[in-house]
Amino acid sequence: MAITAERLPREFVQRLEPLLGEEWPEFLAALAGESQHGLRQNPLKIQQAEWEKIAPFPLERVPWCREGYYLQEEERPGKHPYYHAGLYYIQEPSAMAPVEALEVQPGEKVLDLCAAPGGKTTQIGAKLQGKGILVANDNNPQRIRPMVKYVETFGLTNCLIFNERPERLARHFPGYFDKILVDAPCSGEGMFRREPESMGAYQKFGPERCRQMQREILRAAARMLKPGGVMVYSTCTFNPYENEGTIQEFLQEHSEFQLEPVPQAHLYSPGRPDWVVGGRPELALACRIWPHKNRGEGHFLARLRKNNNGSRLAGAGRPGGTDPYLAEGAKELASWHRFRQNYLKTELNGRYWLNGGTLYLVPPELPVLQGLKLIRPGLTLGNLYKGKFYPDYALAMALKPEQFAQPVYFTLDAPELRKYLKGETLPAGEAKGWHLLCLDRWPLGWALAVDGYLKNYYPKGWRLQS
Ligand SMILES: C[S@@+](CC[C@H](N)C(=O)[O-])C[C@H]1O[C@@H](n2cnc3c(N)ncnc32)[C@H](O)[C@@H]1O
Repeated sequence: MAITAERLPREFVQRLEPLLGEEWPEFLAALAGESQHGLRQNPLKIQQAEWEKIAPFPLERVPWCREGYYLQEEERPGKHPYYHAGLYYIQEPSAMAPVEALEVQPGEKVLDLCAAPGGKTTQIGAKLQGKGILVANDNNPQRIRPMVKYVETFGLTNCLIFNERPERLARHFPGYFDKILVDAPCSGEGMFRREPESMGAYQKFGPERCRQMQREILRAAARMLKPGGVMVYSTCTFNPYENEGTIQEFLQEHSEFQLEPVPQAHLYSPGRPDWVVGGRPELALACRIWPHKNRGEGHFLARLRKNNNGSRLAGAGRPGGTDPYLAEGAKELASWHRFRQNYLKTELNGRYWLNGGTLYLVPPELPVLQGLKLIRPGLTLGNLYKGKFYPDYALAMALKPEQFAQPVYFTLDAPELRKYLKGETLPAGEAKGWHLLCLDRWPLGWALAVDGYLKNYYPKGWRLQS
């Protein structure tokens, strides 16, 4: 049902109509129109030129994100096998802007502080190209579950996932990160067109409560950024109180930070210093995405740099704790090493961490961490059980077929492909041992040949239903 002025929350109309003035009818008309849909292609899996040749949907590029495309509303990208192969992430086009503004470079240490369900995490991970460290955190455990899956499907090997309060993370990571994204919880006014039901929650969690959360999250983020580092703050709300207002307050409290121009600012509208009391002129360096001016839902982004003068806080970059890593020759690793020798045709770089029977490969540069709620300390290799090693879905998605001894290739039209994605057993003939099942040259998951059958190890929660 189209959004009309009558359906909008009263306080929202009362605040925004006078601010927008003569633009208000245009804004309302845009809200009554169709919301924008999109996907972001995964450069870790496929080059863009090839993607554009094989893409099963008509695609039109998003101007502010190289890998971003608009999609028609009627498309069902979540059901396509390419989605299962991690070739793209389904993302609203405006939501692609904040990571572009962060200008992530391979090898950097990056924190995505409010990360679930992981859209921007996959975007940052793709930009890191497997080099450096990506720490993704969210304080909501339910929202973290899909994030783990997206991180794994995208093939990210250097991503750690925490379920922590930002102030607790800050105690362990003072001055550690080159870049930080704060995609803050907000009143979500920018999503009214796309998710009209969110107008209900708007009444419950008003701007005041959101502002308080934003303040606390930004304070913690400021402590974790290196001198000279860059932080991007973003929301999906129009409310100046949570946008320019939050940034104004942050700058008053943190004289070591300055606003910087947002890259590609010409594509967006400027921030509005005149919409907050005593607003500093440089708030105009922040950017707004308006649905009546851009093809995207409402968004706000600001890019901040911490100056170089401040000394690092004590202990920066070296969070403490006892070393939990296993030595290469540890007896617990015997079944993993057998698997590796039998099947893997590539070297994996990192340190081993065994936790509750699950074996992880942790990025080599990661400091020792203890006392934090760590959901995924790196790449999940698999499970050790009764002297055997069972490879994890994450490992499958991080490999290329030629890096595994027994790949099985399906084409897009092969009936076995859908059977595998539905979790069905397939005939194996004489084959034995672990197989990496792939769609063309993109892994999908594992199967184990037992007594003439391929036992299906495609994760239960992600199987095709029909
Ligand atoms: C706008 S959403 C993030 C969307 C995500 N960045 C993405 O691109 O998929 C804001 C997130 O902040 C989380 N959040 C709320 N309060 C938080 C806090 N104090 N610390 C960390 N995360 C928080 C929420 O659980 C929610 O997942």
